[in-house]
Amino acid sequence: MGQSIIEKIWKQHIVHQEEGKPDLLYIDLHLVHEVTSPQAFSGLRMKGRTVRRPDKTFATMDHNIPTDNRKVINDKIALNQMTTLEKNCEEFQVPLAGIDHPDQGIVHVIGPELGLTQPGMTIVCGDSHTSTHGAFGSIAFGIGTSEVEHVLATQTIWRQKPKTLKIEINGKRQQGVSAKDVILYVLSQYGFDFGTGHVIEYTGEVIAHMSMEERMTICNMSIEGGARAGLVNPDETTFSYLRGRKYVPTGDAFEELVTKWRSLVSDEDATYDRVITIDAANIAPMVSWGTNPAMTSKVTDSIPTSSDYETAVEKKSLESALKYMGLKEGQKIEDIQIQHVFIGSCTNSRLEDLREAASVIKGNKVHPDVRALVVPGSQTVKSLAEEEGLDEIFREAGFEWRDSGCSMCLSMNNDIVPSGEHCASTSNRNFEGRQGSGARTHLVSPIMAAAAAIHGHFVDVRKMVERQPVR
Ligand SMILES: CC(C)[C@H](C(=O)O)[C@@H](O)C(=O)O
Ligand code: SF4
Repeated sequence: MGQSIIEKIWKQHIVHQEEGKPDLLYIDLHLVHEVTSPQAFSGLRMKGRTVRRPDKTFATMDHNIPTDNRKVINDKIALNQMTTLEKNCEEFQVPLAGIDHPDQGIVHVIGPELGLTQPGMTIVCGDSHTSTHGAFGSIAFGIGTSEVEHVLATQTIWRQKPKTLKIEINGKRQQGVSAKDVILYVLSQYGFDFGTGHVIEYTGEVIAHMSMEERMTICNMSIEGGARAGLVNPDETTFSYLRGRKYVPTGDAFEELVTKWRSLVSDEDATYDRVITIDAANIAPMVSWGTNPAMTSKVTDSIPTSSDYETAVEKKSLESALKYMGLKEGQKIEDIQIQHVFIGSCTNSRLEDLREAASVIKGNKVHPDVRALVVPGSQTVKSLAEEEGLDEIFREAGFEWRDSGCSMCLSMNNDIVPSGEHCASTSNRNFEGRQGSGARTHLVSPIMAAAAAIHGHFVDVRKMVERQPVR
């Protein structure tokens, strides 16, 4: 019987297996950031242990890092986490792309960019959006701080074998429908917990035609559907993205790797615990209006009403989400006014995202009631964007152009949305208080965020890209 890529990678990494217990898995790449690593390193120190494979470990700082002025860090906790990471990496000889390093960036942006992320790997990080790396055909998942210590010490982790879920997205996307809309659509249809216990394999014509950047956006948000991870089979798009990257072998060694990577692809007759099929023609630009990413509708729709839901629990959660968001049942999505725009985060801050947003922004001005920020996902993205003049397009329109970091994705730094104000954000979470206490987040694609920045409210970007092709 055929096997899926998920089963193949899992099997190849089992170090120890016992009936009725989780498997002990070997980890190929351990990514580390400043927020979830301090206790893990302290634990090692207390037990007199070392990092078993510093060569398979890579650290950066992203969550706390200031994006306006690298030199000014007022928050004591932030500063402490950053200096602690520097000390820990030095003591345990872990490579670090620190605050002034040209490779610094959001951990899930730099892993792929540097070619650390490769097909067939098991990848962990003390961060839930580690699922992003699955875009390369790897099993990549977030772990807790005590597990970070375990991986540092042993290069292994205990994990129950996941169930498998195939999501097949067929047909063709309309112009103006981004990868972000595809994943928001999936969440809006199947809820915030449909993936529980599963690793998702994304397939179908739409995924096959996507760039690596787009696949990363999709895999990034697998976790918002409760899945353990999400991945895409590696193909020519994957191999050409990786060729020549900093940590990818060159010459014959690369060709040998490609041969190995090809053998990982899911067999035609592989079976799955569950299969979902989606027709891309049904997907429109999406906007979240609630307090979890599944509370999302098409930009042309209205916010649901209580009568759209069956259970008392659902009705109650609609009510409390709308109370927090300051919105009304049945209100048109296009009538939601916004005061902030954030283009950034590990979901949508790569070069392609910035290019697309810039193509909508070009020649326009940010609405006078809106404060708009572009935060590149890495310093490399920043400098590549500057080489193309994207920074000029954003600046001329009235956007702030920042250094890389998690920034306004979560309120762990200076970039905060004030209470009661609405933000069109290209990030992945819209939980209460996520972008600041009382802040109201709307998850959208980069081109939808760009369009909202110009108009001061949500608009159907399809009307704009018809005139101005995105790519
Ligand atoms: C701070 C970190 C642990 C957290 C995560 O695990 O995802 C953050 O990155 C987030 O996006 O909420
Ligand atoms: S950008 Fe946001 S989602 Fe991604 S790692 Fe940072 S805080 Fe988490």
